[in-house]
Amino acid sequence: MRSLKREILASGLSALKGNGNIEPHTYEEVETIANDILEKVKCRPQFGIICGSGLGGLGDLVSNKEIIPYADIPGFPVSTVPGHAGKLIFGDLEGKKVVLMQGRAHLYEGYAVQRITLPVRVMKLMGVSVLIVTNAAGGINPEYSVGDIMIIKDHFNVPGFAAVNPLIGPNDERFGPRFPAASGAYDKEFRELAKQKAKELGYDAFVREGVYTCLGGPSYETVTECRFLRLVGVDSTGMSTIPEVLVARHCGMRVLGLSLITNKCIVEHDSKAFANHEEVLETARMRTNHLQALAAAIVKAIKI
Ligand SMILES: O=P(O)(O)O[C@@H]1C[C@H](O)[C@@H](CO)O1
Ligand SMILES: Nc1nc2[nH]cnc2c(=O)[nH]1
Repeated sequence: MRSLKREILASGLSALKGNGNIEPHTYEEVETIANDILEKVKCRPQFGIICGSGLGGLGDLVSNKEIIPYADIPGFPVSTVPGHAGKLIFGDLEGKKVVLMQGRAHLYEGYAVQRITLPVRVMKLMGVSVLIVTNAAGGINPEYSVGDIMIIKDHFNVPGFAAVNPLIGPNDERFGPRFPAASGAYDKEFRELAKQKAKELGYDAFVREGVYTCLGGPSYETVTECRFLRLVGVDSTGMSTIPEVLVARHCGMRVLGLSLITNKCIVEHDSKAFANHEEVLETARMRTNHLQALAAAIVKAIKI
């Protein structure tokens, strides 16, 4: 095991192997990383939470914190983007044991899709059975406003059209089946619960339910791409989440996804407005308290 750990550390990019083929981390590699982390913390998490751009403030609600920077975890992808602190926070949230990712890595940072989803498998082998994913996204649905929170009911996997899928490669049945279903990925019971909690908190006016897509980024969408996405029934667009959800579902986790609509997508040619990351982070700052309160209420109410 020791030499395996050295290997993961030394390669840094063990998801990219040899002749350009991309291979997932082996079960043993993931197990080594998970066990190594569990040796460092007392918490035994049941809930995993991934915080999107500017949404890491959720970590402030966690008590009895134990923190490990991603950079100290062999093989973990390190976020390079503003708004992604790059810390794994263990602790208590509303009476539940959680592990919270303050920031994530994205495809556009140059990581293999298997590598950006490694943390989800590590969570699984640490005992996590429920994953809550959040992201910042552009509003495609014309009825959406900046600051809306969208409960994800389905996704449209654009990178998957070009064979960018974290489940590509040899399949280890200990994680899950070769051909997992992707319909029903966003747990119906959790979605209902999220709607109920939004109502109780008085958030009805800005909580929606819709379909998320991700593109590879880092460029934001063109006008034609936005119009196309609307035609196929997409409500919000981002650059993350879907690979994580596919891996989570593959290994049997239940998933809830929340998108914060940080900007309106540009659908008019020659518009003077342009998507930009500053606006994304500004909206995240404006809505962070609401998103935190909603996520905390949901965690409190979920029974495992
Ligand atoms: O990590 P998420 O998906 O929340 O971040 C989105 C996508 C890009 O990383 C960034 C663009 O502004 O926000
Ligand atoms: N792809 C994409 N990602 C985003 N993240 C935040 N806003 C956007 C957006 O408009 N498009």
